[in-house]
Amino acid sequence: MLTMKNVIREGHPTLRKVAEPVTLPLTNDEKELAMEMLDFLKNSQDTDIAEKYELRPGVGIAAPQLNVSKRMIAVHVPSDLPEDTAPQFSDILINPRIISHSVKQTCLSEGEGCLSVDREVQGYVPRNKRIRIEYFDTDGNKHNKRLKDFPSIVIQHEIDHLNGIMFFDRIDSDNPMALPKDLEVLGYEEE
Ligand SMILES: CC(C)(C)[C@H](NC(=O)Nc1cc(F)cc(F)c1)C(=O)N(CC(=O)NO)CC1CCCC1
Ligand SMILES: [Zn+2]
Repeated sequence: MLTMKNVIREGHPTLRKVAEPVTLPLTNDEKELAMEMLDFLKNSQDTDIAEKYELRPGVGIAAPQLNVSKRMIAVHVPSDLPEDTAPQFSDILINPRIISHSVKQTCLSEGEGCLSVDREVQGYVPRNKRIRIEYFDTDGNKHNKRLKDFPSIVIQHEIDHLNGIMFFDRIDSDNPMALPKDLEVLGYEEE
């Protein structure tokens, strides 16, 4: 199973590479890795497993973070509602592409972190509030989905990793708490 020791950290050159598109159909190894990535996220959100293996509670991970420079990401975003066990979004995305997005921007009220960054970085990370994505699943089927708010932020964060972009690249270093106009701050406490 994947643990934090498989996750490469800030400073590793692979995090700054543009990852290669995956050729379909996936090889068995690529399918295996993709499923391990999703399992890592599920494990990391299971209190007992996360504690036992010291996993940070992950909602998304990109293959480059495992030193595999391929355009594959896994996303597992739990439901906002505690009584609801079904995740808001859970899938493995092969060659994901943002095909359109809203003018409106959003950002998390508490900023962002990253499984590959072992430090706090203050500042808002402006992202598109809504995106339409196209991607392939591990069986090679094409999907086209519209996402907004937190799931949209997670996927944009992961697709950035496929292009060698880290979340802090998007923070305005002159004024980290600057809120671009037309941006709506998204807090866990707010809807
Ligand atoms: C960096 C880390 C803090 C581990 C972050 N976790 C996270 O947001 N967990 C979380 C949030 C919830 F709302 C509910 C829940 F169950 C767990 C994360 O996985 N990522 C993904 C990452 O680093 N991918 O490379 C960072 C997030 C920042 C904004 C989007 C993803
Ligand atoms: Zn990250």
